[in-house]
Amino acid sequence: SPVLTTEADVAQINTQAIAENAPGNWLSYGKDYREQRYSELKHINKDNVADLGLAWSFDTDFNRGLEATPIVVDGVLYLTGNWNVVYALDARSGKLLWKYDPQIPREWAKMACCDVVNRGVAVYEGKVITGTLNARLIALDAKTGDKLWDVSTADTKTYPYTITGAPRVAKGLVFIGNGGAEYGVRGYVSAFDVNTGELRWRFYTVPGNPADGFENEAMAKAAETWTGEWWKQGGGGTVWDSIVYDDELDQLYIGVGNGSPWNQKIRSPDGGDNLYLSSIVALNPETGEYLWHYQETPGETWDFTATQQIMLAEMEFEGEPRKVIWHAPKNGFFFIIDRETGEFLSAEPITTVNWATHYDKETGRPVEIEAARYLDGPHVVRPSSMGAHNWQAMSYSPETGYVYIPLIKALFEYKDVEDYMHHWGHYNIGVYLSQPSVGDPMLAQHLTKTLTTGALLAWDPKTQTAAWEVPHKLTWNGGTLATAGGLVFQGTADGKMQAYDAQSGNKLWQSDTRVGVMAPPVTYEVDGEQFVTVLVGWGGAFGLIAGMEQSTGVPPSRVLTYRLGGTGELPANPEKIRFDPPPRLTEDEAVLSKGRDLYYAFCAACHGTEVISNGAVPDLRHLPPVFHEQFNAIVLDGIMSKAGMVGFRDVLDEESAYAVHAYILERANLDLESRSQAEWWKNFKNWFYTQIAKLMNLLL
Ligand SMILES: O=C(O)c1cc(C(=O)O)c2c(n1)C(=O)C(=O)c1cc(C(=O)O)[nH]c1-2
Ligand SMILES: [Ca+2]
Repeated sequence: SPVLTTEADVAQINTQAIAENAPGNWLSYGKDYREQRYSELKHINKDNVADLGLAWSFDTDFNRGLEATPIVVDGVLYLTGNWNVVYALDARSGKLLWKYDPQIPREWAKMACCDVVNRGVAVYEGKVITGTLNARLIALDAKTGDKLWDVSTADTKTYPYTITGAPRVAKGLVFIGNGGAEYGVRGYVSAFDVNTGELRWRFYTVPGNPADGFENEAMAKAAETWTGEWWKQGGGGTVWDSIVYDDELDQLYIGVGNGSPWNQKIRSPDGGDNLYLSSIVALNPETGEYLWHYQETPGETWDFTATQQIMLAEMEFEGEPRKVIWHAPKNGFFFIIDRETGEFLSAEPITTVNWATHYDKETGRPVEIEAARYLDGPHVVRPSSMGAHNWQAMSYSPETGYVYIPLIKALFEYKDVEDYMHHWGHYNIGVYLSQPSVGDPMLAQHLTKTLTTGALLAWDPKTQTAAWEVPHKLTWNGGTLATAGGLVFQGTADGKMQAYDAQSGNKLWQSDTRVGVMAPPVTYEVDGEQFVTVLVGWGGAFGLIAGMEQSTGVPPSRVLTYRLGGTGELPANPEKIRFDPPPRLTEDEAVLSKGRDLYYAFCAACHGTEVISNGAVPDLRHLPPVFHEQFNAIVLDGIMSKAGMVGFRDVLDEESAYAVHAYILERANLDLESRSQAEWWKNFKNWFYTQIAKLMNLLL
């Protein structure tokens, strides 16, 4: 097995090393415990960044979305790809040092709300620690990739828990939460001994059944803010992304997720704040004991998670120096919270927000727009469940004073589900999510497309205003990295790796990545040379559901590393293969409409809205004929479950499967017909609908 020169150094990564944050390495998810993602390296800077080029690329084994932040220790990159495969690569060459594959059963893909993704590993005292989709926590030997311990973090037979987040480590403890609040689970965060994998403590984020007794005082308090029999469906509150250790104050902060089901009326029928959903909670890192909380979205009902990156900072606020948290959760506001006490200091909107007008300065509560709760009819909500900001990390430059946010501009119509039924192991959100229902489906599609965009936003927390904003044509772009070279790096959904002037937002460099980018870049130094690395491969929540057609086949998802003077090139993407569909099954509107509803309930989260997949998951409009011949065997009996496509007989019968198939073939034939239309006519229609959509933007 390959010999690393850094054996001793990997062994020395501990709480102090991470807190000290030496500039040449990238030792923790957000670089250091403060998670500012700022590097002091400046060999690559404004003056020479135009000279940046590809040093090497590494093909991972799959072509789904990549989200990981690599951990870099003296010339070695540790990262995760799809299906929780862990890779150790030589940072100079991209050479594979070792690989560990936990062999995740592909059937478990259905339990992952948002792609078979993972946000990375933690490295501590010679170990690489990783969480898996089937909710295991595994420690590997950093030198060899050999497994040291492997523990279950959740009872996945009873509840479909998953892990997509990167573990964090401090004081000899590994902290990890879980995902699953779209399915019906009760969220919690756990601490395990880094040497043995032994469970040390667990903190639930929402109360369980009062009849079983509450685990602690915090749960008893929380229960007073829930109504009905909330525990029956878990309640939600998963801690699926941000967990931050504050080495200055010796506190652990967790970002708590949405309610389960989303629709509060179903979950907690007489309302209530539903603590600790959509909150930042501070815990004692050694015991898991509750210290304080601040709830960002009381009575959450839109999938407005507070799981987004928690960034620690200091600032002067109204003349006083404060230790603060900067936070841009899904709900569209930028929060400043005192991290000693949890006191609310400020919240201002970073984009178009139509569910609340502002936050009350005295109470720290949002002033809501009543219709936004969709109790009296459907409502188009901005921002949507995709967030104004999601897990794609933001960064901060102490030189400019700006926080660089990958901003999402998106909207969904939320509609109450009257006849809600819980289905184990499926989406249980209690909401019909769709494009705005504006009568004409073509217009709805254009409206969504026109209003769903993105931006790189430079936000100034001192003034709580935007310093500048660079628009991106598409949404769901990559996380950001700020450096002392006066640069901000970001990859985009349309496959460009870019560098901007951190002060002005001028674009200074870009390079083609051949596939969309979601992951945040990192930078580090080896043998005196600075490198920038980013994982490329599009997917995740929006990538799967978005319904965006790619013009080529999808290449392997990759690790790309850039250096000054690099001249590497990526091969052209594979050709796209489209099979023409068989004829329509029926033109019966009732069948097609039923098929559409079922498709949205059980298929769209992976195969894309309107049956348009972004490519990595099969586009159902272009399947080879044999898939249509075997439709029921695949969709009901699950003959392809070893590839991740499980059978849905638990929720679909033959008649339902027929309706879904009919709807898919309707869309496939529409696509075939539209492809044979004249270009000028397609362009005209496009232009016409886009103009109307722009006008409608003003109304929403
Ligand atoms: O409520 C949850 O448990 C949960 C889990 C996850 C996840 O684990 O990836 C996501 C979300 N929610 C979510 O709301 C969301 O927007 C999201 C995006 C992504 C992604 O990886 O692209 N994951 C998740
Ligand atoms: Ca969620």
